Amino acid sequence: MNVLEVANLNKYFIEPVRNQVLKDVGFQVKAGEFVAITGKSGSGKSTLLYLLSTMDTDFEGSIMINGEQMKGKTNRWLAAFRNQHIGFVFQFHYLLPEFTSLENVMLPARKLGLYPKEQIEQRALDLLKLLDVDSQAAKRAALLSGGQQQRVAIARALINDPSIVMGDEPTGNLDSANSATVFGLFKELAKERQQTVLVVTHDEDFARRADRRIYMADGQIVEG
Ligand SMILES: Nc1ncnc2c1ncn2[C@@H]1O[C@H](COP(=O)(O)OP(=O)(O)OP(=O)(O)O)[C@@H](O)[C@H]1O
Repeated sequence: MNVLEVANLNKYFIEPVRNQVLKDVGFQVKAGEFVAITGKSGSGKSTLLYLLSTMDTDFEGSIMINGEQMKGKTNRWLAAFRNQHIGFVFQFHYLLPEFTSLENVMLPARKLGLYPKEQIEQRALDLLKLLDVDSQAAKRAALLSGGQQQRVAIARALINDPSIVMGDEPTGNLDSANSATVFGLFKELAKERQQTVLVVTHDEDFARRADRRIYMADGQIVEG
């Protein structure tokens, strides 16, 4: 089953001059695939990922996620869809600094409102443990190290059991040991939970070990 189907995707920026940044991009990704998106700086990787994550809605073409068309949906609809189906890990985590690690992880699930608080809390603690950061659960996010914050952010991205996990340089500010942990976790999500993982990365080692690599150049997919 295809979790993601992209067809004839074009993206333009109009400032400072009209610039076509994505050119007729098309590809499909199956459930449980672990895909690395690579390419030179400026080739359009982040632009593509922001469109796929539904955070940028200004595009031409078609983006289907879990059989739903993203084009033409309201922001409210997209926010609810995103919260349930997509986990997103940024290079810089964007945790809420005044909330504890545990509260940060629980937040998307509280918003979704499908499970009682106790159950959400247990799942959040399990995820923090999986990422080896459970000892920091009660600490305010602002007080954690960069690597710890990133691991909490990954736990937060996974709390609603999304069918797709997207990352923009998710290991960009981690040391090699933490990067290896994150890579191993993504691999496990894909293999054991059939979650699709889509990661933009400059890390050659990371890209080589993914199931599949999509290589971008000048706004087009040239390989993968
Ligand atoms: N908000 C914007 N307005 C105008 N142009 C933009 C905007 N964001 C990105 N661009 C341009 O779009 C092109 C693709 O940028 P993008 O960030 O997607 O590249 P990238 O492959 O992710 O690069 P990097 O590896 O350096 O992060 C670049 O030429 C960039 O200057």
